[in-house]
Amino acid sequence: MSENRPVDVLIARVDPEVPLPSYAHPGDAGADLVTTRSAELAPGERAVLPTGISLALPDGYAAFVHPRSGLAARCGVALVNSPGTVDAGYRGEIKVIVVNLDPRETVRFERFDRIAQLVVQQVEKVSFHEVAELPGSARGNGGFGSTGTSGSGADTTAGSAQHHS
Ligand SMILES: O=c1ccn([C@H]2C[C@H](O)[C@@H](COP(=O)(O)OP(=O)(O)OP(=O)(O)O)O2)c(=O)[nH]1
Ligand SMILES: [Mg+2]
Repeated sequence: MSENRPVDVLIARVDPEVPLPSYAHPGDAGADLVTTRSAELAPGERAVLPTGISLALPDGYAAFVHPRSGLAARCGVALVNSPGTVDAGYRGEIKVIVVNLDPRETVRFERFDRIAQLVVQQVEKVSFHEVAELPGSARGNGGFGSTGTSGSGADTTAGSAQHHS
């Protein structure tokens, strides 16, 4: 197995009491982020919640703010811009744009509740080279369900999943 040494990332607390992001288990990809402000979200309501931390990511890295699955499954809480992108050059406080997608229940967050998780990744920089025509590929222009939705591979029907209105 290849060595997987942690990358050193500088972090500053905007809120002096905030717990630093931490991985719940050694193999986890996401480190949990908390809100420093309590909040109540009615069904359909969204809020921009502060996490109390800011980062200086190394050049060539970005951090992505992902939802927490438990919160999504239990309470219907999603991130509006999922995943949020934190640029390496961003020095401001990391914020989390939460939305309550539950049709009936209000969701309440207390100070220091874990609301999202931060995944730090290396990202490629590319240079874009304009051409008149792109090289061909097996997929071509097919997108948005062009391979169907059933298990049997490519077809022209929408498969068994249908939208009911
Ligand atoms: O969930 C998020 C997403 C972004 N950010 C911060 C870090 C990021 O570097 C900055 C800008 O984010 P983004 O580029 O997604 O937003 P924009 O609307 O394009 O703003 P800008 O014009 O500042 O790039 O906002 C957060 O704190 N949380
Ligand atoms: Mg931007």
